Amino acid sequence: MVQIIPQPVIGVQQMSDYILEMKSIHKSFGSNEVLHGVDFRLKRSEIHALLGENGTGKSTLMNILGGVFPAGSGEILLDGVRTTIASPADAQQKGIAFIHQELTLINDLAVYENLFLGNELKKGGFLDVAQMCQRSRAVLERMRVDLDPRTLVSELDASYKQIVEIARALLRNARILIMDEPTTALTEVEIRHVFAIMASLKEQGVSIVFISHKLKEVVEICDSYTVMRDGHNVIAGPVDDRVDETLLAKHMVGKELSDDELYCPRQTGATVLEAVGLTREGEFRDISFRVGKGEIVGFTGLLGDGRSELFMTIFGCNKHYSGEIYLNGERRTMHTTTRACGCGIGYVPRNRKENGIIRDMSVLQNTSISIINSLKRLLFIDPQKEQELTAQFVNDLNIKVNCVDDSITSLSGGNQQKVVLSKWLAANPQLIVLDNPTQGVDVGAKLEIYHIIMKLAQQGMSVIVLSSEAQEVLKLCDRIYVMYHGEIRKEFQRAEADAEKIMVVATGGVVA
Ligand SMILES: Nc1ncnc2c1ncn2[C@@H]1O[C@H](COP(=O)(O)OP(=O)(O)OP(=O)(O)O)[C@@H](O)[C@H]1O
Repeated sequence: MVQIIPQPVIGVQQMSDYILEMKSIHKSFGSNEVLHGVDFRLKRSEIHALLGENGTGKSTLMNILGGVFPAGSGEILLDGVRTTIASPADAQQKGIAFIHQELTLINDLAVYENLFLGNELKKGGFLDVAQMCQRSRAVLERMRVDLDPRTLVSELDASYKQIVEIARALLRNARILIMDEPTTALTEVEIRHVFAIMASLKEQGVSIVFISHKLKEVVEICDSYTVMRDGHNVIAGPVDDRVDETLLAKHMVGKELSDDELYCPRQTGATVLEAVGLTREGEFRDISFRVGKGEIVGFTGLLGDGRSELFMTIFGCNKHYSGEIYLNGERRTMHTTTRACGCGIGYVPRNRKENGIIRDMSVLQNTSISIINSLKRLLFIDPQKEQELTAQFVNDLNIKVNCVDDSITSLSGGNQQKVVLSKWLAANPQLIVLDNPTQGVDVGAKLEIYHIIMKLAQQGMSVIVLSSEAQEVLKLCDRIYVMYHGEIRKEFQRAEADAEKIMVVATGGVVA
């Protein structure tokens, strides 16, 4: 049941509280109505969470605000004055900056060059580097960040890259910052860094829209929230003592979520994958582990601990490594991904946009591509089989798609992730590696994916989950390996692991 909290009648005096009001926004893509009269209000100097399940219309609403495309109908008011936003440049001029998940910085340029890209300062026909550096320094100081503007972006860690994006927005006088899942690629320490900067900007009068599926972070950093479901408003209000993760999740999905029944103890079988002394210079060292049939094994640690590189090597992406890989007791060299697939290994990669989806293809083609040969009748693909296969995954994984022939890029981020998962599950591998499997996935869909993983393991598939989220591996895994700087530092049995111990080991500490 969708609950609309009545908004107070806004008088002329109160109007100025809101830097932004979006009223009754409608938007359709073709015949698909995505926003059904959504309201969104943002106060000055607040961090406001915009929440909702995958495909609910959050990015669409913010894209309208950012001038990426126009609304079908509705009103936008800035400082109480009705306005139109014709383009991203127009939004920028009106003080609105959209920081997308995929950062847009150029690695080979210095920080100041990125900050002034397209708006370079010139003196006497030449670039005024000194002036650009000085203004860059001023904006970084405003954010209380100690960073030399001449540093190359390629030398920065992920949090500094976020910070440079924010600095660029501030240089262009942004008063409203839209941040779309800004912490997805950040480590715990980096997240603290970005949050401190958000808090400082808030003090200086900047308003921030924070789109996130990490509800713990929402409760920690946000002053207020708006929840949408299926293109409608559900509830909006302050993040006060009564608001916690469970309540927000309930508003998002419309029912209580519980993972109490998730983990099923199982009898696991013979070793399917064994690694002995795997080493790849500069990435990981002396890695030995094993995974049994029907077992779910987690690899966790901080981002950059080498786990993705380790499993990309096992999946045949890197020719040069030392050590041994055994599959079902037989030694294998994994020099190509075709070989790995042929050995019954599936790999859902970390970076969906770059490695997971094929952008020019439809949802249908993205789902069926891993088993295209088995769908062939003579020389042609059997369209009925392909449709049935895709329909099954759309149903099982609850993928929100208007039509399976639509381009995969028309799906929301979380739903794209489910298609990537479908693609690999269609191949029915004996072992699947899931690298960050719930990136950008909403709370309800996350639980659905966890149940799918558990069911696959019950059916005998071996599953390796790579995740920075300790809670994720704790919920799912029979055993957990914690990595630090390219080494396995500790193996935990399920019963002995907890988030605190994992964090100690992941940051280089020792536990008994
Ligand atoms: N350019 C587009 N063309 C067609 N359909 C689109 C387009 N952009 C978004 N949609 C559709 O609009 C709906 C809302 O998508 P949107 O990206 O706004 O969701 P979201 O709430 O941001 O989801 P997520 O949390 O997964 O990022 C989805 O069904 C999506 O398929």
